[in-house]
Amino acid sequence: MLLAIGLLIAFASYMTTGADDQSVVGSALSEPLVDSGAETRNWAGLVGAYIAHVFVFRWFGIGAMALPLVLLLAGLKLSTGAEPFPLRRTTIGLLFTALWSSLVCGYIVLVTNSAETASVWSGGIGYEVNSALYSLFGWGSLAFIGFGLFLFLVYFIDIQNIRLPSFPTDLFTRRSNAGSNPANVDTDEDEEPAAEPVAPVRPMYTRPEPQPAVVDEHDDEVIDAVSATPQPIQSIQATESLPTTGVPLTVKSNVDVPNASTDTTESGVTPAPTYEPDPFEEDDLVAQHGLYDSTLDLPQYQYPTSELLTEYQNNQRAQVSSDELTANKERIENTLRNFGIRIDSIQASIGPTVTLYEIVPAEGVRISKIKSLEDDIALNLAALGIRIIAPMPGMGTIGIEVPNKNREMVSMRSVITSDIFNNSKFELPVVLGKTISNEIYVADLAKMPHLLMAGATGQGKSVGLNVLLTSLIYKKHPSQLKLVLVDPKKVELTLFNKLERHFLAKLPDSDEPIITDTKKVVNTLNSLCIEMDNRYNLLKEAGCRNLKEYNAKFTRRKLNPEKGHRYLPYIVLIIDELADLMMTAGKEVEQPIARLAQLARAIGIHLVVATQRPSVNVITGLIKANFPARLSFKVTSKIDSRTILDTGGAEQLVGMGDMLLSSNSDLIRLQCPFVDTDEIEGICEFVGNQRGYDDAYALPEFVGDDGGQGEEKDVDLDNRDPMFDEAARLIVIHQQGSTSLIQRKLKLGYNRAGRLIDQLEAARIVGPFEGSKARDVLVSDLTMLEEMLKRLKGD
Ligand SMILES: Nc1ncnc2c1ncn2[C@@H]1O[C@H](COP(=O)(O)OP(=O)(O)OP(=O)(O)O)[C@@H](O)[C@H]1O
Repeated sequence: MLLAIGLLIAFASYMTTGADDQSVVGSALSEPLVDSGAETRNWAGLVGAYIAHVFVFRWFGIGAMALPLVLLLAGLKLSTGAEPFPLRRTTIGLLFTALWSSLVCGYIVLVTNSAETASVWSGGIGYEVNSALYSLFGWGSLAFIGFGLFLFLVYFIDIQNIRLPSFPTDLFTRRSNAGSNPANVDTDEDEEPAAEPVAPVRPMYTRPEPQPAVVDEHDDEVIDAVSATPQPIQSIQATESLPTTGVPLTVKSNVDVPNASTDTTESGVTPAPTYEPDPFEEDDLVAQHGLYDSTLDLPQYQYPTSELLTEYQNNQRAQVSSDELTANKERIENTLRNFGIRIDSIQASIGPTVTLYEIVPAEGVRISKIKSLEDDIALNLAALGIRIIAPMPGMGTIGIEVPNKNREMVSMRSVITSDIFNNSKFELPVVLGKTISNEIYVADLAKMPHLLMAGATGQGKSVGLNVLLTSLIYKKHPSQLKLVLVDPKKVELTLFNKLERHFLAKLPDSDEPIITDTKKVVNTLNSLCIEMDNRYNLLKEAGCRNLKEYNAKFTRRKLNPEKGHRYLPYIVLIIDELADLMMTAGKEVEQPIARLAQLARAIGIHLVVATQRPSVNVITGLIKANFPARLSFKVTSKIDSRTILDTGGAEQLVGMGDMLLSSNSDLIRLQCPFVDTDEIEGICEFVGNQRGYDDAYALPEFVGDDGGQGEEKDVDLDNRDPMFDEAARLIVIHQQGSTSLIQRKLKLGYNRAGRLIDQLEAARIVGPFEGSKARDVLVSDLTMLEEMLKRLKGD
């Protein structure tokens, strides 16, 4: 910071004293230093004059002032951690300003012919570049300079993300609302424009809160919102270009998104109509405090670096010799000829693990004939893991995949550092591997929206899960993502323990952040169902259809945290080994999994479920129907392959991360990247050693059925909560036995509200817990309730 201040003084001084100091600077090394120093007029002495001469006169002119500013900001961040402006963006902006102002000044100096007196403003760069441009284009060089600014602004402002206000509709709606029924404006509390600042990091709201005239009308619908069946989904294919290859290749991310044209939320409930606050007022609020930034929870958090991943020197590229290619081609041709199939041409594309030979059959050859000869062809080619794709989807060709003799190891580092992953704008980008044409395949877990993984033991499933987790950890800030890790095998995911205070979520009463015990798994799954219901309530109150919209609204400070609104991180539930859970708990785990899979996509809970045994009693119809994206490593039989992928092929894979991804009825062969346990350990240590939250993200409390019975007996009604009567009246008035209602209306924490509900149950005012549905209210009116309360006091 001191250096920055020194430079600022030197540069500013040079603007007036520069001309006098030029001769001193020019002869500084040939004259005695003391004499030169005495002659210098720059306020920062001879050194200041010299440095300013280089930066101002030779290079940037007045634009050089930007450099000490960058240094000042960097110094401020280094020494105090404060970042009044985002450092990276500001640096880019200032550096561009330095260059551009030099060019503009250079143009003016050139056309006014004032180089003698004014070239200190443009610096050498501005003047020389303009001289060159001017001799080439004349006044047209100004257009170049202007275009430079335009290009920069397009990049800097990120034009794709600008939200254009739809003025005509907005104005019309607002006027007609105000004109026809001014009372309408306040009937919804969704926008919640005002409250005192409460966010821990930045103040949120400062405007006084207009009081909504109506009671919360949504409460009655809350439960229906989550128990309804989901709407049909529409599928799209998002594409991303692959700058690495130089040719515009595309990678499909086979995704499902909620049907954009439907008027209902995922849960089948029409969102409440919302009152859009005056855009200008809202802008004021954002202008005052900036957009809400969840990452300020842990402002110093450093994302893991690619250096934590090992660079594997060997086998970086698949090495398939031309001999191997020709030999395989000939064998394929001969084999097909033996079966009476003539071909027109054959073409090979070399992938990391297998090479795909694409065959164009001669006219008149029936594809079904080739398909029926699949086994014979494989036998003749005598290589393990031959897969025949007849026909190749979307093309009139037949594909034969033959494993390479030397396969390529796809390192995690190579995919994490790829442009396609780094530039991915997906919400939850996961890099699944490399395709047959060596493209890196990145998918969006948020749109998948859940993933079922199978594979016989030792074929790469654990590595696959680690790859998925690593991708997410590299891309997401701890405030944006929470992981629920279920590991019945107890050893697979233990390394991730270290992420407890950053990325993990757990039940409040649980010591271990990684869940290994079946009973706890059941409780956690049910707790996630409650979290899902709570989130649907929040979304419904905010009038949003999905998590992204909700968080965007919260970021724009349109949702009041005092009303329970908060930034909602994505939750990814990983289950390593479903078979074990299904054997020990069966329906108890199947039902919450199916329920989450059915409904949770819109509120940002995504499931990744892995199993060794893809048999029908593990992957039941109920589970399978709700996991559109499925991934299979090598399995032991064709039947297993059919169970997981609905088609054969996975039994012919070659292992070690060779896999098939089925998504939206596409089947893609991928080579999973490799990540070692040492690398995972390094990443977890890197993250875990940083400052984190005080504890893991707390999931809602859940008391299991038998636990519930036990608790009921434990509840001591003589020792009732002081808010007991009030809570009872609230429940009876609303005829809805929900903890969140008590929480919201009486402004209580979840635990206290939970205890109150237990006491109300013990007093027979509400019925027993029924999964994630609200409890029955057993008292129909207030008179009856007052009687009961009196009796309780009498006791
Ligand atoms: N993507 C990959 N690239 C290269 N080798 C791999 C890859 N994935 C797995 N392997 C190799 O296969 C071995 C077994 O992988 P992994 O431990 O993931 O199997 P698994 O299916 O999880 O087995 P289990 O079910 O017994 O835990 C690894 O130790 C590694 O040597």
